[in-house]
Amino acid sequence: MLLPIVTVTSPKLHAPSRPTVFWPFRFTVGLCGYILLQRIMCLFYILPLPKSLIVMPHSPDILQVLGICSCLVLGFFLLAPRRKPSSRSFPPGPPGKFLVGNLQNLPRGGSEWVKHRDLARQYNDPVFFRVFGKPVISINSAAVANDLLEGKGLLYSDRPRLPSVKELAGYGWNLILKSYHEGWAAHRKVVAQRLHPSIVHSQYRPVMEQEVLLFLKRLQARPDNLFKSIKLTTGAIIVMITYGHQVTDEADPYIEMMEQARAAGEKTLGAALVDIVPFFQHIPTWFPGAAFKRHALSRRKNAQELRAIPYNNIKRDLADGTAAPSIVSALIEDVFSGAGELTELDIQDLGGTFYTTGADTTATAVINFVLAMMLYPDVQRKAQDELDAVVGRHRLPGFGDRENLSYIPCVLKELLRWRPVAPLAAPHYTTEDDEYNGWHIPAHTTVIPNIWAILHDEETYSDPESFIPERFIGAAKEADPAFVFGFGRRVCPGRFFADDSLFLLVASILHVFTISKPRDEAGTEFEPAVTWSSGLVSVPTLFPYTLSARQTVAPELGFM
Ligand code: HEM
Repeated sequence: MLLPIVTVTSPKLHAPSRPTVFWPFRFTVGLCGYILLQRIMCLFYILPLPKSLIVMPHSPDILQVLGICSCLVLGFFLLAPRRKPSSRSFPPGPPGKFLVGNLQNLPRGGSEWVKHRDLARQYNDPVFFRVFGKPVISINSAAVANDLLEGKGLLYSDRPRLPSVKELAGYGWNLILKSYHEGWAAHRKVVAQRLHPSIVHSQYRPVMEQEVLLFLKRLQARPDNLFKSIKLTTGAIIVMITYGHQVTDEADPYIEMMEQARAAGEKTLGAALVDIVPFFQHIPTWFPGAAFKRHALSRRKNAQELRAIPYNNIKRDLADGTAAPSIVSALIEDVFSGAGELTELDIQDLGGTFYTTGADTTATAVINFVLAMMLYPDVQRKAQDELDAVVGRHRLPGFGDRENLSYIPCVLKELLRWRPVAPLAAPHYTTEDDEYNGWHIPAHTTVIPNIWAILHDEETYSDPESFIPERFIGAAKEADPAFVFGFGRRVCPGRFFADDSLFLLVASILHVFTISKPRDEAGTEFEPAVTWSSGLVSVPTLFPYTLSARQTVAPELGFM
């Protein structure tokens, strides 16, 4: 029998410092108060008995109107969340409008990370917004991120409710979206264990090596299919380690389901109006302006299938004795042997988490790498020279070479800094009131960490828009871009895995191919215009490129 999930959490994390009462409920209590009052007054013949409980009286009665209004207002304010009286003010931010607050000021519509940074320059860091009464802050500097997201990680590491992707689209099972009270700690523990560096090195590196070899072969045959090959490779690696399923081509159903899940996260998390005012999720789908709800609901089938189908396949293969080793098969076996504390549903959720968070991020980083090499040919040449010197021309680079390379690791750091894959991370959420630098930050504040702004701060990184791996070498070297993987208790558990697969892909591409700018019909090189999408993972628009095998490439490399 599968055991129920055990959630390891601190009571401090769960208990909000002040009760929050849903506003329609507060109005309803006010209304009930009025009806009660009216009934009591009727007993004393003060007011005539109305025809129905809440219908206004037939003749305008100023007492009735005043009574109902004051009871509604009383109900609303008496049950409003009470905050610790604070002599201090909120952090600075743009002035809000009546009722909607800063709805118009909250960056939207592309390059939100630049707009947040500009607001921080104008006001200060953090920037405070209030949208329909809900507090939101953005953090745009390493200093504030260190103080709040790292230093007070316990308080700043929950997730907001995010009804657009969780309640409506049905992805609430994904670890990256889970709130503390949704079993986050137990799932996080399993994910961190399965992505521990020792497991990555011993169990997943062979899978990476095998898939990268297939990638090079595919690229040799179809150099025009670079981007699809990259996505296929990162997808195949994660599918193999999660489910033990060998992906062979782009039409593989596992890859198709993954692609649909990616599309669900293509809007900036927390920016949808329904994420700020969750009540909007209840509007009927036929209502004008409910397109967001219809769109989100259309994703539910995929959210359900991408956990259930691979899971059921593995259960079937385990029963037949044909299951390949994988994270999910190991978790199922643990449970059946009585060693695990997870339910079948937990295992489905965990499989879906690896599957959806592991591939897209790494693929996007490799596509950004292609662009960087095209725009900075000197960097590419220097990296290739280093590989030639350390690896030689008669074999492919491997993990064993890494300790002898000094420039390539800097190329990887600069790649993640230059175009952070998740520029606004995933939104964090405060569990308690906090005071910072004399400002009051309320409990239940949505926190937007601006990774891009931190990694493009001129005070830390000289000429931040340029791709300069040398900034990480020598006596005056600049800070490592560690925040690219997020903050505090939510820091990316897949960072060791990502680091390894990125290294192997980047080193292999550099060793075998040269990337250069595309040519127009007249044969002249040109620089393609590229923009990056919003969303949890910021993906570049696909761009033309030239990919040529290095003239010195040796046939002994083994994939020709
Ligand atoms: C270049 C590659 C990657 C980058 C830049 C990246 C970045 C991030 C960021 C910024 C977050 C949010 C952290 C926060 O909220 O503070 C995150 C969360 C997460 N990442 Fe990654 N990631 C990468 C690859 C991976 C891989 C390969 C996996 C799995 C195999 C993975 C699994 C996760 C999971 C499960 C979470 C949610 C953690 C939680 O909410 O507790 N990531 N990642």
